[in-house]
Amino acid sequence: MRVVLGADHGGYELKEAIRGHLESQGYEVLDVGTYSTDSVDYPMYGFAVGNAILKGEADLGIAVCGTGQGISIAANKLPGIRSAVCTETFSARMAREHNNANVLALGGRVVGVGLALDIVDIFLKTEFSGGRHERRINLITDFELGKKV
Ligand SMILES: O=C(CO)[C@H](O)[C@H](O)COP(=O)(O)O
Repeated sequence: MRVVLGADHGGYELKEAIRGHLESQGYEVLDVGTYSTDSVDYPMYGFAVGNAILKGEADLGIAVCGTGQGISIAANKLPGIRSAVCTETFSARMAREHNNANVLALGGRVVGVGLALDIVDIFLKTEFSGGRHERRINLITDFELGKKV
């Protein structure tokens, strides 16, 4: 599986920990920055994570800022991106099973590294369950495509 990672300065250290964790498990990782703790603007990294998925360069994405909120809001502006902020593992599992989320957003100032890596593992290993959830995701997709819902 190919995973795109992006973060602002508030998420940089957690992104680095996630990158090492994923590479040690054999994931193909695309790191779209940022590459230091210098202050940057989180929307650019949310867009970069989402665009990598939309361009087919990655299967799933992980976006990290201080809280996970801003970078997730930015990623969700891209039609086809479903980003979910998770602070515990149950939501990460449901974000994949029910919402077919393709971006996991994390807060580097919210969750510790150990919990964050558990959230990441569950998010990446859980499949979308389809069925009734497919119909609901299709309503979101139709809305994005400008169809009357
Ligand atoms: O969490 C974030 C957005 O949701 C950002 O990481 C946070 O707002 C950056 O703040 P600062 O410029 O004070 O480091």
